[in-house]
Amino acid sequence: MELVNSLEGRLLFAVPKKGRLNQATLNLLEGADIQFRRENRLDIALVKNLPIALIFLPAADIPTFVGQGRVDLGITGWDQVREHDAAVSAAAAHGGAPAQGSGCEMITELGFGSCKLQVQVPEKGQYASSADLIGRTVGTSFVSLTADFFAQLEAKANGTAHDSSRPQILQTKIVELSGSVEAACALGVADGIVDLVESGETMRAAGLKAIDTVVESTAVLIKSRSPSNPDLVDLIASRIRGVITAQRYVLCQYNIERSGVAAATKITPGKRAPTITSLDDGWVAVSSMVEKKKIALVMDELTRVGAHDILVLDIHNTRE
Ligand SMILES: Nc1ncnc2c1ncn2[C@@H]1O[C@H](COP(=O)(O)OP(=O)(O)OP(=O)(O)O)[C@@H](O)[C@H]1O
Ligand SMILES: O=P(O)(O)OC[C@H]1O[C@H](OP(=O)(O)OP(=O)(O)O)[C@H](O)[C@@H]1O
Repeated sequence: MELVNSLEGRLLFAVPKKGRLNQATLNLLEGADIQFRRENRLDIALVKNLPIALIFLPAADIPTFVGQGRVDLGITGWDQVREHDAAVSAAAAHGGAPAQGSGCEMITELGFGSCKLQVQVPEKGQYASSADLIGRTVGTSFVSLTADFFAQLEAKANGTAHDSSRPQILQTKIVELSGSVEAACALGVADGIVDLVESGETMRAAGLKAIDTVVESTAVLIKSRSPSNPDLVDLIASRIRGVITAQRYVLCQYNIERSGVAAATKITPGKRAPTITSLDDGWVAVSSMVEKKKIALVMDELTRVGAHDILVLDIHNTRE
């Protein structure tokens, strides 16, 4: 109770308590210098150096807390935000509160947790496209997005217009499963599934293949429509963007004759612009941010246009 009272005046920030997004999120918080100590089994942690409290929640519940404005900021998967949106629309279509979007606003993508929500069927089965599953049974944890996806397919197949603001009466049966969804086809619970795929290993191990994509997802930073402290939200967003940039880029430095600068800076245009410093004898030193995943090719090309003393340095942190 005492801890709950000490939330007063603090920005509430929801983070995934377990699962695929947990560790990368904790790394991001550390990079943004958000310092906290989480007591064993407690789902609330007060941040020591900022007026923030972290709330540890399942990734799937974070859009609900943020969407209702109970929590100001959150990190979760874009798939979860879209599922929440679809659930809010479906509830509104069934006469619930009017749908005004889920109430979550995306601030930025976070560069981890990339995966696709895909329609999957047995590899050697009779289904070749999602439309072949109309009227069949589909297992998923993403019931609202899946219902919406099949409502659109059915409308197309029937030559009618899809209207998500009206209650959907589906020919396809959607069965809600909370995990290990890939087992559903082999065990006869479903004809096809809608589940997340990253490497495809789980899907292939279960003898399934992907035939359609419902949503492409990545981890995102989201905020409620009216956060309690918008300035602090902006500060956290700016720190997190800085950490992501530092993770994505390296700093590339090299020397080149002035006559070669135009060609070289075409190869390393920088995030905004390269820094060029004059040296003796008509040479210049260039310093430029380059995407980590492109650096080997960039170094090959720089060598080809006459760059020397090429150095690549890690970036610890950045701020725009
Ligand atoms: N294989 C994956 N690769 C990358 N990101 C993933 C993968 N699986 C899930 N995610 C992302 O992580 C989010 C949370 O998924 P995860 O399976 O870790 O949930 P969880 O909170 O542990 O719940 P549960 O274990 O009950 O399914 C997903 O919504 C998705 O955005
Ligand atoms: O394409 P892959 O790289 O194999 O990843 C996909 C798997 O990862 C997720 O599950 P997770 O392992 O998080 O466990 P869960 O099934 O309990 O949610 C997802 O639900 C898939 O099962």
